[in-house]
Amino acid sequence: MGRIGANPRTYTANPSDYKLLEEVGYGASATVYRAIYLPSNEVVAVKCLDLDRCNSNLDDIRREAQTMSLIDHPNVIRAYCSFVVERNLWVVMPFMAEGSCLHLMKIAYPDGFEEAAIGSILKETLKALEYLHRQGHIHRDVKAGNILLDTNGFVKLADFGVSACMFDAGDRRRSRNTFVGTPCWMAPEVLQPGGGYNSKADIWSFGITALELAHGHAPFSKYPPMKVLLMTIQNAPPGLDYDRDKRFSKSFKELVAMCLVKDQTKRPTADKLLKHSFFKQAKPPELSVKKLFADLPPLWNRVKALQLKDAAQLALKKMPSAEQEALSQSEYQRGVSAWNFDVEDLKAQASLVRDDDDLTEMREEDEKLKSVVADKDASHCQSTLGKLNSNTELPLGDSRGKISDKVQEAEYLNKKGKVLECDILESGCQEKTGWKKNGSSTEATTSTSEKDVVLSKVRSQSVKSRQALSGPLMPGSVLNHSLSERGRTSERRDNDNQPTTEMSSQVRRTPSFSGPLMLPNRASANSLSAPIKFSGGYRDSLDDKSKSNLVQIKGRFSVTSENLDLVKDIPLSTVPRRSSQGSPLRKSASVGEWIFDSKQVPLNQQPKEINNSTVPASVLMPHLQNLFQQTSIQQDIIMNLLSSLQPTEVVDAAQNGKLPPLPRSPENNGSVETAASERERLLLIKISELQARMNNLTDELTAEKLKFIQLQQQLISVSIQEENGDREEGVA
Ligand SMILES: Nc1ncnc2c1ncn2[C@@H]1O[C@H](COP(=O)(O)OP(=O)(O)OP(=O)(O)O)[C@@H](O)[C@H]1O
Repeated sequence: MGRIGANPRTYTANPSDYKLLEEVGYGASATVYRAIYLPSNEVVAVKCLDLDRCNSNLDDIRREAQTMSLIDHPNVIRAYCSFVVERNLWVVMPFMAEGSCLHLMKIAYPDGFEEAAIGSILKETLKALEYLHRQGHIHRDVKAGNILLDTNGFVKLADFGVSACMFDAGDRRRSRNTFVGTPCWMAPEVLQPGGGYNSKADIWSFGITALELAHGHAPFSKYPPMKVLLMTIQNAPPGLDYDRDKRFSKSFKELVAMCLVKDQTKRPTADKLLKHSFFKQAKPPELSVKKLFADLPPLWNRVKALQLKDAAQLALKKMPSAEQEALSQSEYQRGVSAWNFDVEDLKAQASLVRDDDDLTEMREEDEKLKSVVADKDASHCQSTLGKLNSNTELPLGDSRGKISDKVQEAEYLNKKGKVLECDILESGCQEKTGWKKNGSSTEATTSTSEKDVVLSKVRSQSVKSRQALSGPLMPGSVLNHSLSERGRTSERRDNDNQPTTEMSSQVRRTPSFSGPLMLPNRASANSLSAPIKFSGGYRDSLDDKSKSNLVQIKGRFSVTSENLDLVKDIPLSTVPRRSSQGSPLRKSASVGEWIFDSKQVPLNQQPKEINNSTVPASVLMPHLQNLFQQTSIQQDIIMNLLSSLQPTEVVDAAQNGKLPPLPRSPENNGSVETAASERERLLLIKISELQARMNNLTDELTAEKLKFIQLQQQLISVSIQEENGDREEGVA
């Protein structure tokens, strides 16, 4: 690949010319190091992309390199050169000493920046976007994590990891089912295949980034990705709130609202946005941005603190029972990762979608963690570390460690409960002396060497030995580093006696376990409960058909005119529909399983008196109510499952014996779709029967209620009469 661009200073494509120092960032597919370019003694950043983990093939990478080679703008980070080292692509860039806006917020501004700083950062970012769009590129991953700052407060947009020329496919999909991007920041049109998208998708992401800088996190960032996708498509666009965001000006609110318009044609271009009044008052970054990190410790210490915090969060999730779920969740909440996700993953994930109640639980869990962490004092932390060092040596530090994938690592971590506990404690120490900028406390805790050892052991993973990549990424720059070359590199490092001696030949993986979203096999990809047919979202050709019939979006499910035809004779309007939030049901992690609220009485446990017609209404009523509720719940389940089924799945399920055989009428001639519709029709008839039963029960219930009221009235009048009688006797 070699040299990129027309940088006057030349950089060799030889890894031994670079001395990797501290880790300063990590993302879905890369770890970034501060490094010294030895021939000129210059500080640079080296981004080590793990080719195994990044979804890209060599063509994508070649395209990325070509894209980068065309970049020449002060607000866009450029790559000096790039080359392949083992299973990694090294990209040499200018070192941005203050890291990303995301890191800065996470460590010191959890509630976001002040408006003046936001204005400067956004303006510089917008200049970068305007340039890229003018060149025919879509960035596709605009977010605070990709806005880098240097010591002067200068702003550069980074990461072309998923960028590509807009004149190619014009479509984010790599294959029919696979998308690339970061859900929180993704525009609705990107999530809805078919329509295509253009540079306006970056304007949406820019609007989300504005909210991220204002609040410290992107909207919906606490939700699991499936929910984010649906919320982006179905909900009104997020924005700055009149009440909650009083601290922000009207023009800022207006700018955000202009970017976050669902109709991409109504979004302004970057060029037009730059002329917005909000940017007229923006100060130069050296005035408004530089002061943000005036008192903060060096970037690498901040990054280390964040990693410890992540490790503690993962530990809390008690792997491996929910190991990958926790990992994904943690990854997601940090908002660092670019996501490579596909429909099958999403289907699996759909079975894990939590409702708001569950999110509250999650938040409570987080709170619990904080209090656990806060309760541990520094000395306890230290002593545990000591214990750990003597008792629980991990075999992970070796570059040829045996643990070779993240799941194994997770399991391993779980077995070594002490290690995890220690991570929590460490995090506690760290949190106690964090750098949250509240005016006074900006003191940094320097990580102890023990911490370094623990952290690196927890994270360390050997990169599989492999053949060199299959050829040059750019003409004339073939780099096939032989073992002897690598040996020289590590030898040199050993001699340097640096704390990061492993780094060159072995690119460490971070504890983030980021990367493609792979969820546990708790739900099969063919899950009946997977909401495949949501409005927009991922549809294949079969779904496109139903899209044209879309009539109504109901929660996770869409109602199409086809459905309506089937049910037009059934008075569904009388069926009480329940929102998932109001429902006493919770969707369990496993497919199609629903958990009833513990307060519910199962039907088969109803008391015998229920069949006795002489039972008083007061006894009968709760049971009838219960019955009523459960019947409507069952209706809901059936309707939801019906809505989420794809015709092919119904057929498959029927053939596998999971459902009764599908009836095949002469007209449908065995056609899959008609058979499925027939099956739906039968199920709907069942529903109407259930509904009729329910109506009868409701009538009975009402009659019983009336009787009960009459009896009560009689009772009252009798007792009044008795009282009157007593009084008269007394008088006499
Ligand atoms: N040139 C640089 N100087 C200093 N820090 C950097 C530099 N480039 C990247 N970083 C840091 O490393 C982090 C990860 O880098 P980057 O976003 O390029 O990786 P990635 O794997 O493509 O991430 P993702 O795809 O999750 O956005 C950034 O968020 C930033 O904090």
